[in-house]
Amino acid sequence: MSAFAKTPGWLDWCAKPSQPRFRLPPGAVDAHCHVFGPGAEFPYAPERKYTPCDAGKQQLFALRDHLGFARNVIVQATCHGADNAALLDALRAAGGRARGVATLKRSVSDAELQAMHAAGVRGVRFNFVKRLVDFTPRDELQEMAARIAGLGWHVVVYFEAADLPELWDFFTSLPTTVVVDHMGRPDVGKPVDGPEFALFLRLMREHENVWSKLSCPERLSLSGPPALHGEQRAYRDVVPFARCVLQAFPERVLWGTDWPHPNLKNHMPDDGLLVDFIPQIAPSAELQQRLLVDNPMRLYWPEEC
Ligand SMILES: O=C(O)c1cc(C(=O)O)oc(=O)c1
Repeated sequence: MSAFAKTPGWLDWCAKPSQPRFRLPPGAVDAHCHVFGPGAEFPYAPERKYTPCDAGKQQLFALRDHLGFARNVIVQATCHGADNAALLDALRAAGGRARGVATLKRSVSDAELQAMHAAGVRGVRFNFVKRLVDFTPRDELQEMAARIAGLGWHVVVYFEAADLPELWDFFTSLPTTVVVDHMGRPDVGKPVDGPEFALFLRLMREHENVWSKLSCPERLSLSGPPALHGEQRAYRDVVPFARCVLQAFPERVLWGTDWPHPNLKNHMPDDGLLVDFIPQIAPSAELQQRLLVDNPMRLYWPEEC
């Protein structure tokens, strides 16, 4: 029993994911996943917009091993607000096999930042998705970006495609590497060569410090089919968007499961089949190596590269 009542309609993560058919390259990194609680140990934040099921570090590490990943990048989930305790606990338990992206308040002290760095945090997440977070003034974010730049960290941004024009000046003023979550959430019902996605491609083309995660087909897809029941060609409508980014910027892309998949409404993917989605977007061994190993290692474990 969880210590918290889940948001009505909440879909729990897939308890028995299939064994992927796609063999991940040795050293592959799941560069976008979360931990939720468990709530009894790491309470969810009072300001949260949803209450999830528990999804703790041991369950994440078991999934990592089952799917064949070597490492994780754990991204602070909004249900924990700026309390990074569950994230830091997971990083410390991972034995060097996980790095983290935290959420910060401007009141964070230099000593706290140093402790986070020692635990494995290498980035801060700025979230602009209105259903997930309250507004934070841009000057506060600028101030935090300047502080973490000194630690060699980067900024991860989560926003929806329609908001990119308004966020453009802010993003392009950031002094660090900027990693975009889930390809900037394109509307895949619109053409891949249409003006909305072109703006996102332009952001990456004109700003070599901008990277993208090619993650979350299960969230972006409108017509599926979902990664369920052995489906080997899931989320076909997302494939052209991810391929386009990978082909244009193969040295600046990452991939992650997004486990435990917060806020999905119509299905919960089989994570084994989500791994089988990867060769649809990265068809060659060379692209798979960059997407899953070389790029995340360069960003999160540069001392090993
Ligand atoms: O689209 C979402 O609901 C979502 C939420 C969170 C979070 O709550 O942190 O993270 C994600 O990567 C995606």
